[in-house]
Amino acid sequence: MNSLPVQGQKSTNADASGTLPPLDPVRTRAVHRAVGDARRGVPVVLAGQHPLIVVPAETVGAEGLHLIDRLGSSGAMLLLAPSRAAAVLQEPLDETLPAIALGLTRPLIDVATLRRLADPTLEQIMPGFRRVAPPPLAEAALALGKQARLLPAMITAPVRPGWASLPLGGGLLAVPAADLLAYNRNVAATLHRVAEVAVPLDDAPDARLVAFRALDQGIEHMAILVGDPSAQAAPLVRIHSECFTGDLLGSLRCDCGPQLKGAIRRMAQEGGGVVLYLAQEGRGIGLINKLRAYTLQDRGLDTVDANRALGWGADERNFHIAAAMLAALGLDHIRLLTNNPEKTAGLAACGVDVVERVPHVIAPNGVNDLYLATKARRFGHLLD
Ligand SMILES: Nc1nc2c(ncn2[C@@H]2O[C@H](COP(=O)(O)OP(=O)(O)OP(=O)(O)O)[C@@H](O)[C@H]2O)c(=O)[nH]1
Ligand SMILES: [Zn+2]
Repeated sequence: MNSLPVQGQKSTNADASGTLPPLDPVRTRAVHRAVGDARRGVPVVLAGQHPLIVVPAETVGAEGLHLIDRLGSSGAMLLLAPSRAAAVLQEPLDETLPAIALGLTRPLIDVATLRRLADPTLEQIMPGFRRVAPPPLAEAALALGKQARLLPAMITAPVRPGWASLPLGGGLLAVPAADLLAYNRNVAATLHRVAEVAVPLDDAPDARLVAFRALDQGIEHMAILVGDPSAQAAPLVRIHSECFTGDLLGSLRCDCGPQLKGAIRRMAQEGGGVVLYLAQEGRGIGLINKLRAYTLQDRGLDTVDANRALGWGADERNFHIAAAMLAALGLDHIRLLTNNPEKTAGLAACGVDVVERVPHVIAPNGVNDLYLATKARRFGHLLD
């Protein structure tokens, strides 16, 4: 496979020269399989100090609960992000903690109740819970839920020693917890070009698409090349996170559709530019979670608090992907079309030289006024 070096990344895995070592294919495969198992509700074992057996509350079924019960030693827990746990426990919690653990007693509570505990959009019933000390690998457990684009709410227990040789342990996967935490950075290093073709667009008849794939869930990221960006010292670049509702359906809840079309038009007028169309829907939380966040927004939360109520951060995008794509396209210096200063900072932290921020303001449409005002107030979007 033709992997790209990722320039300028700072990584805990990096050697002294700042380049990433090649990914260990066996360990990388274990992460991918763990994500797949999590989405199917199959428990996995997180390897490391004090290994855990873990399964997402959103996908677990009776069989998964049975495995936790039989292969876990005592002390099953529900792990939640502090922002979600605060609502369950109905007390303020320190949001900088990696996870909050709630003790589960045997017999383990039913699947429907676990889903309600994970998902604030469902009818809430809050049985009394006691907080217990989270295990050392709790953060990696929540990271697995996030990599699977599920709600970060995980049922877990310390796994019994010798679990792999027990009849029920056969076929369960062990994945190093550290690899789950390092994954966002590592996956960008596996990006490779898979296709390139002309796709004439309404507003840019000479546009070309370059498709990239990483070694993750098969998600594809697109570069839309307008004109000849390489002819410019610092071409206009738009980093656009996919928005099924806005880009495709024309949803009025956001400004994504007009921003996408507007960026392409503007690049065509300038004679060149690149839109990176990233498969990071909902600022990286996934489409289903974005729809849940909309439900919470309809109940009065703003876009930031809705993400947090689900247990996600306000912006969970992986800018290493964009940096790796720009490096592959040979774009070292760019002018970034955005109103979001955090995007500029996020790219710069990944080694991209953003020589100028170019505003990309879209007028409110009567439905998204509050959303746009919230982006200005809470993300510091510049509306100049
Ligand atoms: N979680 C969440 N995501 C949203 C919401 N509204 C839109 N999005 C997502 O936000 C992303 C759009 O953000 P962008 O336009 O790339 O960037 P931005 O951070 O708003 O900054 P700009 O570059 O100024 O547009 C898309 O992935 C949308 O799906 C929302 O209410 N909640
Ligand atoms: Zn949108």
